[in-house]
Amino acid sequence: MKQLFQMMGDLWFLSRPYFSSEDRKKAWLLIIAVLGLTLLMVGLDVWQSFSRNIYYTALQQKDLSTFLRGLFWYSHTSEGFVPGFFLIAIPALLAGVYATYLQQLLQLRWRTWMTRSMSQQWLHQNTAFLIAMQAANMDIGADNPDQRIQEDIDRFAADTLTQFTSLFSNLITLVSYIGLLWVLSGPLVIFGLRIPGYFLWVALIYSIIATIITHFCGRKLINLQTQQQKVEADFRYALVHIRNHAASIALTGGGKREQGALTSRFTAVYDNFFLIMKRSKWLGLLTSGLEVLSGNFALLVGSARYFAGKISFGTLMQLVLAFSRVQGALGWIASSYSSLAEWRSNVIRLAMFQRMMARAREYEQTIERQTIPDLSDMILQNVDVFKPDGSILLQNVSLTLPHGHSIALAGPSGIGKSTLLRVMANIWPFASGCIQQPQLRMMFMPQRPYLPLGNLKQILCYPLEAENYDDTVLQQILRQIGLPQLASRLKDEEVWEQTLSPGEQQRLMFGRILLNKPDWVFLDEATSNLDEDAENILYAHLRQSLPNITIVSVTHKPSLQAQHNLIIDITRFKGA
Ligand SMILES: Nc1ncnc2c1ncn2[C@@H]1O[C@H](COP(=O)(O)OP(=O)(O)OP(=O)(O)O)[C@@H](O)[C@H]1O
Repeated sequence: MKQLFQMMGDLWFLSRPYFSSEDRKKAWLLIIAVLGLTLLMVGLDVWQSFSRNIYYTALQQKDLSTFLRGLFWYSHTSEGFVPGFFLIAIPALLAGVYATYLQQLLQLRWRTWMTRSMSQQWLHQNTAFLIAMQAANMDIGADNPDQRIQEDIDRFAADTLTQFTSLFSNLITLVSYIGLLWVLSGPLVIFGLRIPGYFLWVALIYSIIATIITHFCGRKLINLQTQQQKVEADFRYALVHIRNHAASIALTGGGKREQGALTSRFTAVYDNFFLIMKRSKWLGLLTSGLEVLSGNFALLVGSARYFAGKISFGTLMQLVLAFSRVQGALGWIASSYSSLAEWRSNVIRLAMFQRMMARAREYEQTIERQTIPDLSDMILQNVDVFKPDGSILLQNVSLTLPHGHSIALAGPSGIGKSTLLRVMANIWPFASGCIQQPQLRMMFMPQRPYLPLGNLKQILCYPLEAENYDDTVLQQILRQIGLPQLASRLKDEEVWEQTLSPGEQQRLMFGRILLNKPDWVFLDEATSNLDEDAENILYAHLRQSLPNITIVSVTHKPSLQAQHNLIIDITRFKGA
């Protein structure tokens, strides 16, 4: 019961935003249309059971004209007007096709909305970075956000609609056939005790027992399905990782080692799926067995009244159909247990992801940040910097970065230079103290150049929009940063990350600075792959093109430190 409430809560949590969004009117309209068509299909099915009764009885009585009327035309019976079987089949068919079409349309709209919403949240306020940072300290799963956005959302929308319409259709079927089954089944007398509508009681008891047994047999499937989605995503991520680092793997001769790692990840996929197979086998045996049993059971029990001459052959067939519909509706949970288990595990993963994003954003910034319009320097006062696990990295950092200077932040590897830069960029959540900064444009260049997917022009302009820039300006910049050979290739789209050398990628980063024209630039070992001459030329271009710029560089290299007029060694702030 607790699990059921949890599931309802998660469903509400995930579905409410869409059904109260700007697309809500169309969404509700589509839901109503799908449910309306489902209702129509069930109604037509009940009507068809009467035409079945007519032509089966006519078959038994060898009455050809009634038989043909029952199939192709219409009849009047004590129950009223009954159209022929095929006359009902045509609208039933159309209703079925359009119910599926409209359901898929809603699924597509829902997926589109959720994908946009979740990817926006993921990229908003550095949430993707914060999740990656805090993953180790969080008690809820944080694996493979890419899979959750690409695959889980689609499955969530599809499965939720399928299960919901299926639940609705079963409820309507139950309501529609319950009365029919009650009337057709007649009473049963055992030891003088008269049980009216006994077929209905049998269906009810049968379904309750079947549901309980199936739940106990299949409940472990939910965790196994959740695990399967995780190991599949881990395996796929390993493949993408190899694709992205193919050259390095080839150079280091790591193919065999990678194969081993792939095999071990695939073994997790295999082992977990094997467990699912084993569980599903028993579950399948149970559900199929129950199905076979229920079909013949109804015929067997009902045939007693038929042979006693109390009901016609047509009524017997209608009784069997009504029993199977009522039993099918009551036993819906049991018969679709494995797809329900898959749906449940999908809902768990997606709800976790949504909560994780909310929690990452709620992370309380303990650093006080003041942007002061009249201030020209950047001032750090008593700043403490921590690692994600809470251990102290830098303690009591108090320093002033004066405007208009070139400042080199120095210190041994691993001391926390890059992390301090992240604190200044306001993306590192584990810090306290106070930072006062001027109201000027600041730009940060990470240690590893980031090249987005797209053409060279987009890469050079990133994160600005490429279409706002004239090719001739960009070509001029490419020449300034020592990449004249790329001037004619601005529109070329290839995997530039793998085509350009690390040094060329770092040159491109300088191109971005020249284009962005910030007042302050923070460079984290941005020339680590360049020779001294290239380094000097790039820094000289920067000062020449942007004479008022303040440069803050993180570097170990004495040659580069010489390019700066102020060197700040942060070793003295090393945490205890
Ligand atoms: N995302 C992270 N999660 C956990 N630890 C981290 C993370 N980022 C940095 N650290 C740790 O913080 C410490 C400082 O790292 P940082 O990159 O700031 O050092 P650095 O002085 O810039 O080193 P280098 O000169 O080698 O680039 C290291 O021990 C590193 O392992």
